[in-house]
Amino acid sequence: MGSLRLSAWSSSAAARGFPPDWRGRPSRCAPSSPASAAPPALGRLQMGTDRAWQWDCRGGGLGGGGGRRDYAKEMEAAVRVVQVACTLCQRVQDSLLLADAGSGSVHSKLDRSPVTVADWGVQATVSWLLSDCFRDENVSIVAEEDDKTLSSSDGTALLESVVAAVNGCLVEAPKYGLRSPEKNLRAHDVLQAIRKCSSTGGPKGRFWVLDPVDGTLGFVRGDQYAIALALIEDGEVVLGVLGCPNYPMKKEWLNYHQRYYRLMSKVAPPTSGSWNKGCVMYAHKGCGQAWMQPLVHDFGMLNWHNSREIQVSSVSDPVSATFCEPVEKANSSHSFTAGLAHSVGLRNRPLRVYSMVKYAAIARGDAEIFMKFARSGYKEKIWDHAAGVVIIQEAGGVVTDAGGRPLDFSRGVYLEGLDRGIIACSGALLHRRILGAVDASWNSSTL
Ligand SMILES: Nc1ncnc2c1ncn2[C@@H]1O[C@H](COP(=O)(O)OS(=O)(=O)O)[C@@H](OP(=O)(O)O)[C@H]1O
Ligand SMILES: [Mg+2]
Ligand SMILES: [Mg+2]
Ligand SMILES: [Mg+2]
Repeated sequence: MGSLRLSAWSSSAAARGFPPDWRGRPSRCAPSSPASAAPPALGRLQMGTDRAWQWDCRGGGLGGGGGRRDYAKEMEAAVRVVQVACTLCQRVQDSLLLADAGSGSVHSKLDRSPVTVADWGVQATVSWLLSDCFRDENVSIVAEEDDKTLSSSDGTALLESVVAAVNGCLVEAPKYGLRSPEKNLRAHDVLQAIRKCSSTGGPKGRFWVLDPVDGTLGFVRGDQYAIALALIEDGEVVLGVLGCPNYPMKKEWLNYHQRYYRLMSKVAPPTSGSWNKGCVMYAHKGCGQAWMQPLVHDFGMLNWHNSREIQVSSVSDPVSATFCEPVEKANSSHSFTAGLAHSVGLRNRPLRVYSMVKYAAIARGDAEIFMKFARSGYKEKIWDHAAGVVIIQEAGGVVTDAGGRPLDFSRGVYLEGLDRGIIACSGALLHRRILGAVDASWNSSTL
């Protein structure tokens, strides 16, 4: 295990009683070794520290008796890195909505899907920060974007916007207990950081999986999107972090944010730190707990009052259950899921949400079912699911393909062998019913 480089937590922040542990509240996971030591407070790990923390995760699984690690250091870094990345996205989304030239433009990839300064900017930022945190390890990252457009001769202006966004964001990293580069990254460094994320995954070893902006379409429309970071070890997702910058801690606050965005073109954006309109969720495999903290503009502003454990809904009656699905019909068949909903007795209107915020909605009980049935021939990518799957599972839910098998993250960048579609549910009963309904109607579907 290499050393984790986090800048030291300021003693004044500690004195003000900031987070007692990396969840921002007292933990049920007590450190198992060394016996007398306190859990590593977020930000208290010193530069170059190389202690392999072991946690006794009484919720079961990793960390306890079996001696497996619970990835506390990786989780610390990942949550902070995602918080930093969220700030970059918020800025770019604000400038997009204000039609600011420069960082505010949307580009099209070869498959015609959208890509923005935020997609490249987050990928470069996360790549740089993870490499800096785990400097002694050969950090391996699988991520969605490549550097081709930015490296091309007509990508110069775009690259400049990405470099500015990355430097503008990295300079704030110390507020999150992370280091910034000694001097601004140059275009070459940014391209290199993006290129570094070209691992191809597989069944052995450890690699990070990143979707820098999931739901880019939602992002450019001023709607929901997510920053999704997961760690995979020997083919299994061991931790996941989902940054959801427009998904507030409470569902009821959503309307407020929507009104805000409608007004965006007329009013100035809020000053940073003036309000929390998003959240970050995280979980590690086997702990039986998942957590949510508000998006912050300074990690020192977190305290245990506003971080909380999340759990899936306890609703198991289809009449009261809500399912969510992609907004775009092209990404998942709305007619097929409408038929399934009817046959299992779901009455509520589907919640159509961009991005892995759908996984977030299930994990914290805002909805009970997520279904995705892509057109035949489309291959799901691991970065679109890894973080969400582990968070739902640890929050008490079930995620499988439509054949009831776990998603297989061990076979490269695609979820190879996926049977028909993806079903995530808050509980086993609803899950069984949906699987049964899929079997009953699949042959008569056009999928
Ligand atoms: N044709 C097709 N079929 C199925 N899935 C596709 C397809 N094209 C793209 N994608 C992937 O869908 C990701 C966005 O998924 P969403 O669930 O957010 O869809 S939607 O935007 O709400 O319609 C989206 O992730 P991002 O590219 O990160 O936005 C894609 O990886
Ligand atoms: Mg995606
Ligand atoms: Mg993406
Ligand atoms: Mg994309």
